[in-house]
Amino acid sequence: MEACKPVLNTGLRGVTIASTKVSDVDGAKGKLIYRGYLVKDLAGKATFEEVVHLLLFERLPDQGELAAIRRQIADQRAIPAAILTAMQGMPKDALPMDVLQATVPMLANYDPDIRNFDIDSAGRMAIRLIAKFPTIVAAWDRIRNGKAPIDPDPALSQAANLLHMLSGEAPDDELTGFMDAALVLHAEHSFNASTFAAREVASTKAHMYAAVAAGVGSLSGPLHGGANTRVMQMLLAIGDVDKVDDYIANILDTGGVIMGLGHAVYQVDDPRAHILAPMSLALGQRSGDTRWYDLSKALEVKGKAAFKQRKGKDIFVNVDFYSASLYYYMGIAVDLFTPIFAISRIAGWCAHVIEEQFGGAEAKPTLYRPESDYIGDYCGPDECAFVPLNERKPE
Ligand SMILES: CC(=O)SCCNC(=O)CCNC(=O)[C@H](O)C(C)(C)COP(=O)(O)OP(=O)(O)OC[C@H]1O[C@@H](n2cnc3c(N)ncnc32)[C@H](O)[C@@H]1OP(=O)(O)O
Ligand SMILES: O=C([O-])CC(=O)C(=O)O
Repeated sequence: MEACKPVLNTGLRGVTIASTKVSDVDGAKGKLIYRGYLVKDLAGKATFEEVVHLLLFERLPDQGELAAIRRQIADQRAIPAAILTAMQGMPKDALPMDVLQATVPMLANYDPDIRNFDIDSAGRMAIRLIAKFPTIVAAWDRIRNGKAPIDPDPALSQAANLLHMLSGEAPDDELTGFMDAALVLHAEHSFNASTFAAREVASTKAHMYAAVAAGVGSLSGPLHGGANTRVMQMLLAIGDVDKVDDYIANILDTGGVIMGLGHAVYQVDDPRAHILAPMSLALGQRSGDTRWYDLSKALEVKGKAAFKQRKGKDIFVNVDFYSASLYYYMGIAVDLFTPIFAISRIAGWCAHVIEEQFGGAEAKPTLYRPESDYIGDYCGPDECAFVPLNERKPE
């Protein structure tokens, strides 16, 4: 082994690896921009379908274009009966993100554009995936609970239809508006882990579904999109504002992390958290029980203070912190929070796959291929001499 070789552990932090026109995250100022627009100006004002158009087709739609994309999405929501049958055969305790990921290559088998490699085909594949993700997630929730899946309703928006397929009830305007804003807020976030995973796969010229399946897998992790489910599990485990101090002390004493705090890019609060928090409070007030919002707020304030005291630096809330109680107040199962993130982020993944494969940003070498630094063994100054199996001695 080489003596005293420094171990590289950059994790690509602060390394700019490609140009993009899809979005910008200003970590110092706490700004998130989708194709030139601040996300705080989009959430609650533009619908998720408008944002899908913005991300995929590079501008906000006019009324005719919006009607067209809404119709295209609504027309593509149904999933093949064979996929529903396959889902019915899955273990009822399967993780919903695994079920979602497993259906992505199955859907590829039914996509008439799957063998085409051009920007128009990619756009159509994107619309089909965006349309079908809510149907899969809602169908799985119904199937695992022994209920029949609810057919998508083409008259409803993406947000309203999702809530309808989950609960079987028509959501009111407030619930639909909050879900719509949450979908807008989660749709895109530059080169986050799951988008990078999708772009890395796309850079090999693999198809849209292969790239998206990688994105789903990456998003499922507790340090990424999987954090929203863990935030709610944490709130449920704490249960009471009086227990917040003990919880924080125990987590920090044992080297754990407070889910929903911290971010690889933001050095201030995540701007999305400031839009999600009031929605959580409003639904708490509407339900007559603000406990989950109050608990979140106490955990945020006390968690930030305890972190500062121990580490001598600040920590901030991220998008997963208040989306948890918001979705809980909507009556959504805790382990569906991350699939709901995916139902939104699919828009960003697809926009990045299209950019990666068909340009729109500055040219870069085709596929991603970073270097690694070998710090494993050699046998003395040279490579190890191969020993045949029958001559190897037990260690
Ligand atoms: C959609 C999204 O993906 S948003 C992120 C969702 N993930 C979470 O909420 C999980 C909790 N948060 C975390 O694990 C981290 O903050 C991450 C992974 C998101 C970002 O981490 P990093 O940028 O790598 O932070 P970094 O490793 O530099 O952390 C610095 C220090 O703060 C600590 N720290 C970071 N986040 C937290 C946290 N939430 N709670 C307690 N300590 C934390 C680290 O343990 C580290 O301590 P050390 O210096 O003593 O080793
Ligand atoms: O950008 C990141 O690292 C994680 C994040 O907030 C997101 O994907 O929305």
